This record gives sequence, C-alpha cells and structure tokens, in this order.
Amino acid sequence: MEGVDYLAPERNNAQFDVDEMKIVWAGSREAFEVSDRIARLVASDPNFRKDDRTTLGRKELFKNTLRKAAYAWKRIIELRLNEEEAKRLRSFIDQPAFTDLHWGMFVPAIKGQGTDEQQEKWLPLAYKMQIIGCYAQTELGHGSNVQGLETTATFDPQTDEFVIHSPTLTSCKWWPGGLGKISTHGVIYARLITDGKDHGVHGFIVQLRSLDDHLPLPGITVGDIGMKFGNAAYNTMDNGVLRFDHVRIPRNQMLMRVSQVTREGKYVQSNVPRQLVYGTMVFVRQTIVSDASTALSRAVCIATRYSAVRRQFGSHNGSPETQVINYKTQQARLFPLLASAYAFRFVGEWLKWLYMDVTKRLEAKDFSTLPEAHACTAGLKSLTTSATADGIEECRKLCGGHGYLCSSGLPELFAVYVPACTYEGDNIVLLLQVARHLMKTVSQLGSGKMPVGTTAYMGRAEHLMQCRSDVKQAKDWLRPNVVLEAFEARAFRMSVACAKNLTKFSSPEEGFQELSADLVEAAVAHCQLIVVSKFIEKLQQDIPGKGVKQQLEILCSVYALFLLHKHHGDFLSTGCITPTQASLANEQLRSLYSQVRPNAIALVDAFNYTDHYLGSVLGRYDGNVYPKLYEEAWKDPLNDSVVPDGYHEYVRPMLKQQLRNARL
Ligand SMILES: CCCCCCCCCC/C=C\CCCCCCCC(=O)SCCNC(=O)CCNC(=O)[C@H](O)C(C)(C)COP(=O)(O)OP(=O)(O)OC[C@H]1O[C@@H](n2cnc3c(N)ncnc32)[C@H](O)[C@@H]1OP(=O)(O)O
Ligand SMILES: Cc1cc2nc3c(=O)[nH]c(=O)nc-3n(C[C@H](O)[C@H](O)[C@H](O)COP(=O)(O)OP(=O)(O)OC[C@H]3O[C@@H](n4cnc5c(N)ncnc54)[C@H](O)[C@@H]3O)c2cc1C
Repeated sequence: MEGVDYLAPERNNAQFDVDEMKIVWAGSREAFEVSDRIARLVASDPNFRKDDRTTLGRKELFKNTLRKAAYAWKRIIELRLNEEEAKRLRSFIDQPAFTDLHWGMFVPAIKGQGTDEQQEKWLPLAYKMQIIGCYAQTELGHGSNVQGLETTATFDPQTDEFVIHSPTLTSCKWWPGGLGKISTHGVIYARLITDGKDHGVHGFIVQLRSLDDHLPLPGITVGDIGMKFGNAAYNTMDNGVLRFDHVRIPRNQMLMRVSQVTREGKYVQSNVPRQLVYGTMVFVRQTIVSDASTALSRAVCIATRYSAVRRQFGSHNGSPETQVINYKTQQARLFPLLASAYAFRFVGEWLKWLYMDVTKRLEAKDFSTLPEAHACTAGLKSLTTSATADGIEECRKLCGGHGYLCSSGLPELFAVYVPACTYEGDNIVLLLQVARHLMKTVSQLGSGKMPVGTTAYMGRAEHLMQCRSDVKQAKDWLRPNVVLEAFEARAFRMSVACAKNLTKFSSPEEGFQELSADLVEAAVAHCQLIVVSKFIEKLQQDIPGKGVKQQLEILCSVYALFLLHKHHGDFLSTGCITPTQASLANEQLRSLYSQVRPNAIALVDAFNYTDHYLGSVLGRYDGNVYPKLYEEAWKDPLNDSVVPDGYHEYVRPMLKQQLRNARL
C-alpha cells in the first residue's frame, strides 16, 4: 500500500535520537543541512532521473551523462551554489562524469603544482568551465610505476617551447577520465628533457581539442578506450587514449611550483621536495576514503532495510516467518559492515584534517609531515576501498536472489565502485608504500629519533614487545585501552618481525621483494590500528543526543572486535592475546550484535539517503519491497511486447522442427 511505512515498527524500536545521529554522520549541523537540501533538490528534479540507466546503450548513456552535467552546471549557476553545495549536487546526481576529473583532479593539480601566475591564468577559466580538464598520468605500459612513464617533454630553446611526444605505443596515455571525448585540456605527466638531460616526471598543461569545433589539435590522436566492467556503471565516463606527435606548448605551461625551466633552458629545483609533483594523488586518495564510507553505507542501508523486510522459515501455527535480520549469521555478516561504514566516516574526517594540516605546513615550508601524509592517505585509501568493494558484494549476497537484480541498486554500485581498488594507486602497491614507511620507522627506533603521528605508538617499543592482554572476561573487551593495546602490539610486532627478517637478505631491496606479502600484512595491521584509534578518539568528543554516543561505542567495539576475530591468527601468533581471550572477544561480539539489532534500521536511516540516491527497490525507506519489485519487472524493455522480437525468426522454426522430428 502506498503511504504505509512498513519499517515503522523497526524505527519505533530505536534507542537513540536519529536526527542527532544524522548530524554526527554529516560531520556538523551545517553540513547536514547542505547535504539534506541538495539531496532533496536532486531527487525532486525529473532531469536527474536515473531509473532508466541500466537499459541504455553506451552512446545514449554517455549523451545522457553530458545532458545531466550541462543541466547541473546550469542549476549551479542559477541557484548560485557555493563550492561545497556544487560538489554535493554532482555527487547526488550519482553518475560518474568528466566533471569529476575536471573538479577532482585537473583543478587540484593546477592549484597544487602551478605557480601563482599559472593559477591566476588557468583557474578562472577552469572555474567558469570555459576549459574542461583531465588528469593524464597513466600510460598503456605504465601505471603504478610513475617514474617509468615514457611521454617526453623536450625543451626547445630556439622557440621557448616544450615538445610533447609519445615515442612508443606503450607511452600512449591510457585511462584518464574525461579525456576520451570531452576534455579540452589536460594536465599531462611527461619526462622533462632539457639539453639532452632527463629530469624525471613533471606536469604540463596541454590543450588537446579546439575550443571552436572540439576537434583534436594537430599532432594529437585521442579517443575512448572502450566498454568497462558492468553495463551502465562506469561507462558513463569517457576514459581515454591519447597519443602526441611532437606537439608544441609554450614554456610557461609546465607546472612550475616544484621546479622550473628558465628561458635559457636551465633546470632549477625549488627548495621543496620533488614528491610534491605527486601531491594531487595525496589529495584525491584522501577524498576516496570519505567516499568509501558513502559507498559502503549505501550498500549497508539497502541490505539492512531489506533484511528487516525479508522473511524466511520459522513460521509457527501460521505466524509470520522470521525476518532474516534476526538470524545470527546475517547479523555477523551485516553489522560489521554497518560498523565499518561509521568507522570509515570518522577516519575520513580525520584524514581530511591531516591533509589540511599538511597543506598549511607546506605553505610555511615545513615538509616534515609529508611522509606521514603520504603513508596515511595511501594506506587508508587501500584499506577502505578494498573493504568497501568486498562489503558491497557481501551486501548483494545478504539480499539473496533479489540482490542480483539491477533494481536492487547493488550490481551497479559494485561495478562503479570496484575500480577504486585500482585507480589512484593499486591497493597492493600502496600498502607496500606504507610498509616502506613502517620499516624506515622501525629502523630508526634505536637512533633516538622518536616516531611521530600515527607511528608514535612505536616509541613504546619495549612495552609493546612485552605486554600481554589482561582480558579475563568478555566485557573487558569493551575497554578502549585494552583494544588499543592489543591492536598496537599486533601491528608493532608484525612490523618488527618483518624488519628482523629483512636483515637476513643480502640487500634490503631483495628482502623487500621476498617478504612483500608479509610486509603487506604488517601494513594492513597498522592501517586497521589507525581506523580503530580514530574511532576511539571520536568517542572522546562531546557527542550530544539521547543514546547517540552509546550507539557509536557499540559500533566501535563491533568494528574492532570483528577485526580481531577475523585476524585472530595475527593476534595469537604474535602472542598479544591468548586463545581464551580470542574466544572471549567473540563472545562479546555476539552480545554486541544483539545490541545493534533493535537499532539497525535507525542506524542506516541516519545516513539520510533519499530513495533517489539509493536507487534501490530493496532499500526503499518505506520497506514496500514486493509490489515495487513486481512493478519494476514489468518496466523492463523485454516486457514491451508479449511475444519477443526474434521469436518468429529463430524460436518458431525450431519448435516446428522439433515437432517434425517428434512425428518421425
Ligand atoms: C551507482 C552509481 C554511481 C555511484 C557512484 C559512487 C561511487 C564512486 C564513484 C567515483 C566516481 C568518480 C571518481 C573517479 C576518480 C578516478 C580518479 C582516478 C585517477 C587516477 O587513477 S590518476 C593516476 C593515479 N596513479 C597512481 O596512483 C600511481 C601509483 N604510483 C605512485 O603513486 C608512485 O609511483 C609510487 C608507487 C607511490 C612510488 O613509487 P616509487 O618508489 O618508484 O617512488 P619514487 O621513487 O617516485 O619516490 C619514492 C619516495 O617518494 C615518496 N612518495 C611516493 N609517493 C608520494 C606522494 N604521493 N607524496 C609524498 N611522497 C611520496 C616515497 O615514500 C619515497 O620516499 P622515501 O624516498 O622512501 O623517503
Ligand atoms: C576506472 C579507472 C579510472 C582511471 N582514471 C585515471 C585517470 O583519470 N588518470 C590517470 O592518469 N589514470 C587513471 N587510471 C589509471 C590508474 O591510476 C591505474 O590503472 C592504477 O594506478 C594501477 O596501475 P596499473 O594499471 O599500471 O596496474 P599495474 O601496476 O600494472 O598492476 C597490475 C598488478 O601488478 C601488481 N603490481 C604492480 N607493481 C607491483 C609491485 N611493485 N609489487 C607488487 N605487485 C605489483 C598490482 O598489485 C596488480 O595486481 C584509471 C584507472 C581506472 C581503472
């Protein structure tokens, strides 16, 4: 029935103030109000309809994306939306587009690596969308190994220009979003060559297409790289291929904040670390962590609401069957994902703070926290995107057969999300960066240099190598200090074990290669510790609202004890806890699931997602799943006619043939 809230009994069970939790989730009252207003604006505008997306072919899908992007831009101007509001609007449209790369990478690359003059020239054009940009780093033959890029930018002192060239097939730019069909400009990464000398990879602003007729400029071959995983999903994006044949650009289009080339062709390195050329990646990795909490919370919201609607088995004397959310196995799969969504939200908030802090320091020429920022953004990007991709797929399974329907919203969400494990740095490659940072920190422990930031715990080396957990009963695992010490000891001992093993090899590089699987595990342990510790820190803040803090304490314990249970091998083999303590953790976890159960629906309501944004029949706010699934099925283009196209051509002759054979 329309208008009936089938989940109302669940909502009435909530033991906390959902409106206050919405504010905690959004980050502040103001952020909540902006997000809520913009989400409703998008949901109520038929121009942003998306329910037909999975049935469109690539060309229609892409054209539709362009239409939505242009309409969104018109609304942004008409409504005079500020930067934050415009960002929210684009994200609620929920359709990856060239604008993501324009605003998300092209603009930040110029801001981070351009000189003041370059920013003054290019940013106003980009802000008004008089030019559209992409970020073209990856090549056909080189993605992770940025130092291995082959595109060249050779300075020609005669003309005061750089000549951009793709010397080989493998040097073609390959993957940049927005490049395929739309970008007029790109920040192109290429090896800088002056006077025959290779200075490594630098960024250059290059115009790719004419601003009059959109045709590629001379010397440029550009196109789309083809269909990607999933039907609609990421195929709204024109990922591109680009080949340069001696394309000339003025010298002042090299991004010159980190290093410069003078009129005479002299290479000058500023007094800043060369790694700042990688700054855009640090920025984007930081945003990807917050986006992980958004993607995971969407999937969890769908799976939780549907699990409360869906019933299987357990009917006695005609009573309703059991809601699948009441099965302990369903809770043990679903509630850790719910807790992870909250955990990633808070660690994302903290990472944003860390990024802003490092940016301020860089402006003041303090580069001391750059390695920490790189390790944290790389590690947390890897940890949260892997967990989110796996989590979305788990949510699909939690919804049984109906989860496999596109109308559940889950297949598309998975297909669009899963490349996050690869883009902006392959997750294993990034964990190896964290491992390097950890090995460096461990090796410096004896030198008197105290570890700082998220590795500060390593400063308590002696204690962490010796401590034994004092957990005696299940509820001891609810004490934050007990949990924190176990995670610190596990992470530290795994790092120390790797560091010791590295010394057994003839060179550190050989050891690093040989032990890389163990190093990745040590890096994961360290990153999980960061997430747990930031959740615990969040709970030390003043959090208003009836029962809100209590629910978050439960979720924090679920997150930590779920990880402890999943990785108990690490905790046991490093001797941080005993087998008895491990089973007490599991006992406590079961009890926590029972505490989450009555609040589960309200905890996902706190994400404040509109039905438009969720795009899921299973995750509808009102829980009216079955009639809507039935309605949705009839909308499929296959049901436009009773007898399908092709029947008369292929099936009928076959049937007739069978009849003849049967008569024989
Ligand atoms: C339902 C429908 C819709 C729903 C939508 C919702 C879902 C969301 C969808 C989202 C939609 C759109 C978003 C799309 C966004 C896509 C963007 C993707 C863009 C890209 O992928 S751009 C390309 C990114 N490429 C990479 O990340 C490459 C990875 N490789 C590297 O970063 C590096 O090369 C390296 C592996 C880190 C370094 O390798 P190497 O050891 O060779 O390093 P160097 O010798 O160069 O330097 C070593 C030295 O430098 C330190 N260091 C390395 N990186 C950094 C850094 N970034 N910052 C600071 N320092 C760095 C390193 O630690 C070493 O230091 P040391 O010498 O040890 O002190
Ligand atoms: C949807 C999407 C959008 C993208 N958008 C852009 C964009 O806008 N701009 C842009 O420039 N790029 C973009 N990319 C490219 C992306 O950044 C790269 O694909 C990514 O950095 C991974 O690099 P790769 O493809 O070279 O993987 P590879 O490095 O070839 O990885 C292949 C395998 O090798 C392993 N491996 C690699 N090196 C090591 C090592 N040292 N040790 C152990 N294992 C290793 C990896 O773990 C992986 O399993 C995009 C990619 C995708 C999928």
